[in-house]
Amino acid sequence: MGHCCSKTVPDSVHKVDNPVEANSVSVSACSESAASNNHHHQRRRKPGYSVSPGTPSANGNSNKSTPAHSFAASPWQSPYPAGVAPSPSPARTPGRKFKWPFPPPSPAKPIMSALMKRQGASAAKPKEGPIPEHGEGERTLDKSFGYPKNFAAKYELGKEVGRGHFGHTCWAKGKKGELKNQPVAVKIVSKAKMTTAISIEDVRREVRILKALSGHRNLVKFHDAFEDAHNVYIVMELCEGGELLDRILSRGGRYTETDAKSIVTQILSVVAFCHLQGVVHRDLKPENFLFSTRDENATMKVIDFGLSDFIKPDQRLNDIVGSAYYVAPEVLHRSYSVEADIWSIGVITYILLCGSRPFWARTESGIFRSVLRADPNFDDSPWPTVSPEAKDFVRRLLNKDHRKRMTAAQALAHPWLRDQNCAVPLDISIYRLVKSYIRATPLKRAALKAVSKALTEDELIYLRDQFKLLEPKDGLLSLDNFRMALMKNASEAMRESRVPEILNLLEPLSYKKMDFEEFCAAAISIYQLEALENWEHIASSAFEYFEQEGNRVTSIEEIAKEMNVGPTTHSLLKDWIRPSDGKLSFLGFTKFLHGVTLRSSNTRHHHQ
Ligand SMILES: Nc1ncnc2c1ncn2[C@@H]1O[C@H](COP(=O)(O)OP(=O)(O)OP(=O)(O)O)[C@@H](O)[C@H]1O
Ligand SMILES: [Ca+2]
Ligand SMILES: [Ca+2]
Repeated sequence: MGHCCSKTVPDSVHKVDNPVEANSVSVSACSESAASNNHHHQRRRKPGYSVSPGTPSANGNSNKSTPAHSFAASPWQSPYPAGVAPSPSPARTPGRKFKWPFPPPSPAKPIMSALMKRQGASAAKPKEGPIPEHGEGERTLDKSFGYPKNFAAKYELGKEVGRGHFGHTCWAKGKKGELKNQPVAVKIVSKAKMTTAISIEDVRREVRILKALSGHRNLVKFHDAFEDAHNVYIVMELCEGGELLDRILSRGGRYTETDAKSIVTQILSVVAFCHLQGVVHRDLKPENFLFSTRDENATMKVIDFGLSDFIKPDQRLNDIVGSAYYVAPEVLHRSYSVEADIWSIGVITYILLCGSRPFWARTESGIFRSVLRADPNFDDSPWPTVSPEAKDFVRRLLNKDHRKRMTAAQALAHPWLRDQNCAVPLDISIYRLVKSYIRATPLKRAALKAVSKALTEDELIYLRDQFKLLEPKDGLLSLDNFRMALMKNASEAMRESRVPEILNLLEPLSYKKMDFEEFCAAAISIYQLEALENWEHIASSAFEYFEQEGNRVTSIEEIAKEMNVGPTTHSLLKDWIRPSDGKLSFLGFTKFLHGVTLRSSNTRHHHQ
């Protein structure tokens, strides 16, 4: 990110788009870029942020003749220009033609500057000069990737099957070897568009990630990468069934619940896999899921790792990438991790179920504002006819607090998807939670144990699955179980994402073993539980258990120390302790469980 798209958006986009749209791509991308130049970037990205709120439409009719606001209620209702029927032909850049029209003005700047103002301190970043974007040094850029050069000898190129910002994808056929006469897809990325060292590194990473993750049934299979003087060629499995977006559109904008479940299960299965490997996709949207064949029940595959990155379990990323409709609030706040993908899946699921976007506005800044502040509508048709499980599912993905969102593995265990019989994969978040549990104080652990005893069957199902995946010996887990489970699931990607480093942090486990009861206490997230409708009930029965076993006389000083807060907060902790017996009160118990990351809001509330 941070590049000015006006210079880097492929000419092809300008060619296929109407001038209004092409312009909006460059203008809003530049505003974003202007904003991000003021920031210290962990790493600068290629112009991956799909700046128009959807994929820029290739629909030449889309600008003035079809005002965007006509889609305000449901942008899906009338996605086609008058008289045009959806065509599933993948030979003609599937999807592009029928994307709903959307000509936004140049809206990114206001929201970006507002965001920066709000972030105050982070706006006053070290004065790192912008990395030269163009021209300078380009002659000295090393554009060799070390890939083989004999693409033409091995594959015969055919017609174009798709096109994006960064390249176009063609049908091809193997000339020799295993793929002889087999159809494949080749994403061709032009070297002329790689104008910075970062953009070169981005292509390298895309190939590395695709290669490292290849093997999951819902992920496009990587075959080969080549280069020549002009292009990089990424050879992969050909998906002939078109984009998910087109299927949604051809069904009139939405799916039945049963069909949506199958789609969402496939998405979650591959995303859980990516997250476990330490890869965040960052561009999940219906355009980036392809069906392997035209068949109604064809397997769906995620493509386009162009914005993906490796991420360590405790790492936060800060570059704003993605597509406006699907971008998570914390991405706009520039501090995010894999939960951002889960948000995007929430948006996709919402669309599948009702045919409208949950966060919609006519401008990009409007979309951002909506993402940050608006609650999605679950009242209008067809929501009253949608099952309560489905609604609960979507709500738990679209929680604005990323800590409260379900993980991909949890989502697969959610009641809405339980009849899909999809094996729930190992959840990397368990490692993080267990890590903090074994480092927690005895009082905190007692409180968590009390909560784990109050869990409902729904939560236990997921925990039992995870416990089983760790393959306990005689009902007990040791450090070895955590190590083995990770190794068993590791792909090449894990080496780079350094996910296994988290095992070092589990070291204290080498001195003890965990039974299922303790595992439950260790693997629950209070933030997530707080988001449940029945949290109050869980909390009050948990407090009963805590009273029976864990509650003990304590002092304000001790609690302050436990919570890692200074003496200034002592007066605020007063109500946490019962005057009658000097033990934690119910209020104290719930606050103590929550922790003090939200010190001011907690205490203010408590003061009133
Ligand atoms: N394996 C494949 N089989 C068939 N078609 C494909 C395949 N990979 C990509 N395509 C088509 O090419 C299009 C562009 O591919 P991709 O999304 O990877 O490119 P991009 O330049 O990174 O796009 P974006 O602008 O979305 O970032 C896809 O939307 C799809 O229609
Ligand atoms: Ca794409
Ligand atoms: Ca891409």
